[in-house]
Amino acid sequence: MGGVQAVSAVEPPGIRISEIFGPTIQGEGVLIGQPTVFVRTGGCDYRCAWCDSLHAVDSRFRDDWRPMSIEQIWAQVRVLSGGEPLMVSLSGGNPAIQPLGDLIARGHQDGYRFALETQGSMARDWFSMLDVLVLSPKPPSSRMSVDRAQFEACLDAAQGKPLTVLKLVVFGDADYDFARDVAARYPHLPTYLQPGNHTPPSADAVDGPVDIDGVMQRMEWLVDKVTQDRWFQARVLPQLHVLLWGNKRGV
Ligand SMILES: C[S@@+](CC[C@H](N)C(=O)[O-])C[C@H]1O[C@@H](n2cnc3c(N)ncnc32)[C@H](O)[C@@H]1O
Ligand SMILES: Nc1nc2[nH]cc(C(=O)O)c2c(=O)[nH]1
Ligand code: SF4
Ligand SMILES: [Mg+2]
Repeated sequence: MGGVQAVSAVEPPGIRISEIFGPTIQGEGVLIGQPTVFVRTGGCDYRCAWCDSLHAVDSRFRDDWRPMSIEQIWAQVRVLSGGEPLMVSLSGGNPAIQPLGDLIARGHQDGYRFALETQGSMARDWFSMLDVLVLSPKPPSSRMSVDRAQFEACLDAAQGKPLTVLKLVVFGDADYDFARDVAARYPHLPTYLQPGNHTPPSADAVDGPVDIDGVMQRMEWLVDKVTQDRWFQARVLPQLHVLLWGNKRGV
């Protein structure tokens, strides 16, 4: 047998992008309401039962993902933001899969700020370059399990440099208990709770309708829970973009 490596197995260079859109408002968590450009990478190491961004997760959408160079991504962000240094939200999929350090450095040169949304399953040394790190460990309803060591490694990688927060999705009692548990373990991290939205089960219906009544009922129930428990450190917020536009892509 020869020792030649199959070159075709090598992925094309660049960052795997599902979509770049904005400016819109950040719809979730600590930066809610802020003008933001989103850079959404393709691919995820998780498969949450209720993921609302399947078009950046499910391999059926792989053909829509494009490898892009840092300069290509950056040119698009600059056009969308009109050159005004807005907040850039790096999301996905799991954006920690992609090598994003040089992109962050490039954006910082122009005065932009960067937030990253990740489930905390992969630590990267460039987390310390971020301005905001949103860690969103997955509750029981997702049917994923948290790798505690990797989650800790994410915090270590950040070195306390970015503003680091927890964002926890809650569908019911078990998720609420999970959220309380995680928040108690990291009392120094501001905690944001958001009611889950039921996503169409089929990947063909990624832009399908969301059960807004269900979201609002869950929101009210969640507010009752935190006030009854006198959990005054938690912040309860809906996904504002979902209330406005449902599960529409690119907003
Ligand atoms: C689509 S994910 C992408 C980033 C990363 N994979 C993560 O999960 O943190 C962005 C945020 O949306 C949340 N999310 C996903 N599906 C949701 C749903 N059906 N209802 C409420 N939040 C959801 C995630 O928990 C995460 O906080
Ligand atoms: N407006 C808006 N806010 C968001 N916050 C988190 C999002 C995400 O999908 O990661 C998201 C999104 O897709 N749109
Ligand atoms: S980790 Fe995030 S992107 Fe991945 S499946 Fe779960 S919610 Fe979706
Ligand atoms: Mg989303």
